[in-house]
Amino acid sequence: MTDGDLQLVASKRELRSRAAAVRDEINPLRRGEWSSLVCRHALEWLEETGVKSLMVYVPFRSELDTRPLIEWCWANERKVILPRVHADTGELSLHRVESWNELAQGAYGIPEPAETSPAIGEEAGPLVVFVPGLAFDARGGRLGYGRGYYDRLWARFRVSASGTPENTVWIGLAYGAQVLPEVPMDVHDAYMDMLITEEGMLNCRKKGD
Ligand SMILES: Nc1nc2c(c(=O)[nH]1)N(C=O)[C@@H](CNc1ccc(C(=O)N[C@@H](CCC(=O)O)C(=O)O)cc1)CN2
Ligand SMILES: Nc1ncnc2c1ncn2[C@@H]1O[C@H](COP(=O)(O)OP(=O)(O)OP(=O)(O)O)[C@@H](O)[C@H]1O
Repeated sequence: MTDGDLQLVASKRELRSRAAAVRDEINPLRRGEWSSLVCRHALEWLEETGVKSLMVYVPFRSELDTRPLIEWCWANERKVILPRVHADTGELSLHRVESWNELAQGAYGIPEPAETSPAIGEEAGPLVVFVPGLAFDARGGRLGYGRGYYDRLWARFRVSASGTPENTVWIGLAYGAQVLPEVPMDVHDAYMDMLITEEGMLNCRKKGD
């Protein structure tokens, strides 16, 4: 690693712990209200754009709560795809899920599709990916927990031959307090196309940039 790489790792690590503390300190009632607002913005956007298939995360720790959005999707004929962590390879597999009963506690204690759930291929993958994070910036920069899972998924979607990935819209979901002036980014890091906070939607970049 170069000095620059080491500096980036150190600045990400420091920011990660500060950002986690900021998120943990948001009052849980507020977190619930803001999560509902974010889910409402997200589902209005899904209705406007007519998107029928989306990938989303199930929250853990103090993350923005996506459960209202997931339930709305199940009630409105949207296909919900959830990731399953493969800690040995650093990859996420994608699985269609139709009820909470299909989930089991996975790596890191996150509820995930059970081991028996069949994985879907990238070509059948979602056109929209809702992404968790510790911090984001207005360029679409993102800081996660430091294992690169979403960065690898983003890279996989970009190189896949099917054509779907180019059209995939990556949307960070966050509380407004998680949007910072600038998040440090390295060459692997996934950029979001949009962010949704309780304040509304933010367009980060035009496709083809
Ligand atoms: N709800 C949710 N699901 C998700 C993610 C996420 O951020 N949120 N991920 C997004 O990528 C993946 C899981 N990534 C994770 C990566 C690290 C840790 C973790 O506990 N890290 C330690 C740090 C030390 C270590 O690296 O072991 C920690 O935070 O204490 C948890 C989840 C896939 N599923
Ligand atoms: N496309 C990739 N291929 C291989 N390794 C990658 C790729 N993207 C990221 N990594 C590696 O993953 C590790 C973690 O990256 P980073 O600190 O950016 O994680 P993060 O985005 O915060 O985490 P997460 O996505 O798990 O929430 C780094 O060592 C990085 O080199």
